[in-house]
Amino acid sequence: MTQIAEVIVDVPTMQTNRPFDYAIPASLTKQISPGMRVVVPFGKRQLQGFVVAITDQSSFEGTLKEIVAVVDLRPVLNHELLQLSQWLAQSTFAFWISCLQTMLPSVMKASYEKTVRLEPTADPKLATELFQGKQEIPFSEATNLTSAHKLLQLQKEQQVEIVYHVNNRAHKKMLKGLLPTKSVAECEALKANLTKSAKKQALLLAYLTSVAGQTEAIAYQQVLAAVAVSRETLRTAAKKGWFKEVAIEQYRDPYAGHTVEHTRPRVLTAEQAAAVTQISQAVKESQNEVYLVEGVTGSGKTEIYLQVIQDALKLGKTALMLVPEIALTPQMVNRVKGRFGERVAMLHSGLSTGERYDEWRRIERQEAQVVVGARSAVFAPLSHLGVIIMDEEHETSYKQDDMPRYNARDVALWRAKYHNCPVILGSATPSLESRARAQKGVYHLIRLKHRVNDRPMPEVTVVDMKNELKKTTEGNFSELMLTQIRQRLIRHEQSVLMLNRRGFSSFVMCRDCGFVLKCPNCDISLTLHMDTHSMKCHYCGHEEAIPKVCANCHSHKIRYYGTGTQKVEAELKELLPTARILRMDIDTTRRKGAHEKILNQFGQHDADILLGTQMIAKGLDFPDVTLVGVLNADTALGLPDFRASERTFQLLTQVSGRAGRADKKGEVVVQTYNPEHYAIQLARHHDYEGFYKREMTLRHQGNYPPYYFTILLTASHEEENLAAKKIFQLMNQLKPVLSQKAIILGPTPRAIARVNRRYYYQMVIKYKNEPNLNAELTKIMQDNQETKKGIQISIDREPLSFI
Ligand SMILES: Nc1ncnc2c1ncn2[C@@H]1O[C@H](COP(=O)(O)OP(=O)(O)OP(=O)(O)O)[C@@H](O)[C@H]1O
Ligand SMILES: [Zn+2]
Ligand SMILES: [Zn+2]
Repeated sequence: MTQIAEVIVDVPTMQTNRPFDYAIPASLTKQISPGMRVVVPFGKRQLQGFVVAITDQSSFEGTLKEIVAVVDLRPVLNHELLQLSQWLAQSTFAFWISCLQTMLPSVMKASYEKTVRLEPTADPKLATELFQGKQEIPFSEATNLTSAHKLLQLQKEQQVEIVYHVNNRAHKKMLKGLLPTKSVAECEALKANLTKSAKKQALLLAYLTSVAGQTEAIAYQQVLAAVAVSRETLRTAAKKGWFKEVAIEQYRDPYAGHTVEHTRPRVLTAEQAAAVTQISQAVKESQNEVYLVEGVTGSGKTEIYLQVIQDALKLGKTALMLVPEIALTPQMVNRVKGRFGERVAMLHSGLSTGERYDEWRRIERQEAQVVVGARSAVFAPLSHLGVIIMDEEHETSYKQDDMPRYNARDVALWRAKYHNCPVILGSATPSLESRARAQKGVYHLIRLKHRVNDRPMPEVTVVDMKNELKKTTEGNFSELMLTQIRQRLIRHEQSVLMLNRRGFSSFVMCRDCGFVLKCPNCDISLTLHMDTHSMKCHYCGHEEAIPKVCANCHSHKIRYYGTGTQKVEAELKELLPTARILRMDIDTTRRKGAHEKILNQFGQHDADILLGTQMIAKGLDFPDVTLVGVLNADTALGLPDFRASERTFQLLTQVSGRAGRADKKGEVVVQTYNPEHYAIQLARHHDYEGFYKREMTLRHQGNYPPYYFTILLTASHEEENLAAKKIFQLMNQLKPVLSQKAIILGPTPRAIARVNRRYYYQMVIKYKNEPNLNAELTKIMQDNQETKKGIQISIDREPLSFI
């Protein structure tokens, strides 16, 4: 009986969002299993696809096409991850293929090459003129020699065929090496036959004698380092059959050349010990429990994670630790590598695609048992999971903005259930959603109220910038802030200064007519970048020169507004000429390794001040930082987002937590125009619980999460009225299936209504229990498949941003 493979093909559209049946040719029967990638004919093309199941019957009526080739020798997705992909597609309204691809390193995505092939029936003249004697040439080469129109005509006449090839881009790095094949006696016999002048060969034979009998291949590099012979000598010797020349696969090690100091587990504080005991018990007994570890900054949460991981490893289990991308600092990496060394694999965007692929394979082959990584590492192919840890669980970067719009926290919970293992959600400022679940008893709440060794929390002073403005004309620094920084300079201590970039931009405005330069594609002002001396759109990437005259009134009184880190740095240099300043923002960290270099310099006291954006707020642990300054605490408070207060509170608490982590006392200065705002006042008192209660009351009054679930629907089109029409149509479609209790906000144009030449309209559904909603949304997805030109619909479950 023919075996049939159910295949999800590499076409992200609604029509193809289901398995297609293919016959497995007899030659491949034993080689194909679910989770493997295959090449299949699809329409006129060949595509890559994933086998999701194997059966022996098909509901398809015609003759099934056959699988062309198998890409993998072993499945790249195991049973768990295949199931997860299906759940992910359903719960996030995404295409199944997009989910499968998201779970794998990007190099494993297929790339397609288009070629032109000569048909046997073709005019012989064509063979010489266009194909120059070859049977098949790249499409681009063909179009260089003739027009695409002509090619299509030739195709119609069945003289040529246009073919798509599936390329595997994932390359392993191979090294040449030798495998010893001769015994000691054989080596000595060979040596005896050498002429006296063959000194190099004698050296090599001596070496081969020393490694005779070894069954592992030795890289040429290693041989050359050990004996004074040349590659030429090795090549000749290989030809003579003195050993076997082999290719050795080598992992690209992103941390090669870094020495990480080995660390030992610390003696735990009472609070830490209680947490580790409780969680490790759940690891041991394979209990699928969720622990919310709510610990003040510097309470030693990381040490708890490390010791639980260690307990899991002792039981032969593996561990997955997720951290936000920007917190994946070298400091964090070193802490985990320092404890578990080679057993750790890293997955984050700082790695090259090749390095990521190699780290992924180390995990898949069970050579690494601890994975540390950012959002997509939640799909790491670990088996025998003993614990999943999510540090800074409140972070918005755990939610992906593009399809599949998943939250890594939900995926972590799903996987933990599958593996019957506990989850640790850790934060000094948990999301309201998680904290509320702990309140209800769904999660276990573990609170760490004290810093390690009872170090005091830093003292926070709030400066009202409205008063400061009366004193000085311009500038970003209050008197208190400057005095405090000067004191640190005198005492040789360090300061961390943060400029909140959220809801904030530097733009160019005409002082005569108020004209602001906007992006031609998007409904947003362009941002000034001094490093490239240009104006850039942060949404579509449009870039143009800094204007010298106003495009509207031709005045020369063009001025820069807003504050960028570069401008603050310049100001600081003027105010404190002796201070050594390091700046950390998107511009200074673009190059690979730049992030690490800046932090190393700061750690070695090569600078007095670290000035940066939000990226300095998390995870840094430097003992000599005794001052944290926040230049603008409230720029995000004005955003039309019900989470604005929560974000502000979290950011202030996190950044304040960088001060006074070791023996020296820490202080924090927060500059704001809203000194009385509860988010700022409660952050000042390090009062998370107070904030939680206050904010929950407001969320209750406003019918917002966590009291309600939310869904964001967006429709976009190049023509504004079509986008608007669509969103109203969707509302009318949804209203009848919703109960009286559901609340619809909008439809409205999005806050930034036009991006990349498309207009966006949105609506938000708030609900508690709507049994028919999922089915209707799935239907909407099916009916409105995305096309490049037409209407695009997106459905975002529990969005973290509404603007
Ligand atoms: N039991 C311990 N004994 C001594 N020092 C400890 C202990 N546990 C942690 N530390 C140290 O205390 C400091 C703070 O710990 P850690 O960074 O783990 O805190 P955290 O809770 O993760 O903080 P944050 O949320 O601010 O990142 C670190 O320098 C860490 O090495
Ligand atoms: Zn733009
Ligand atoms: Zn003007």
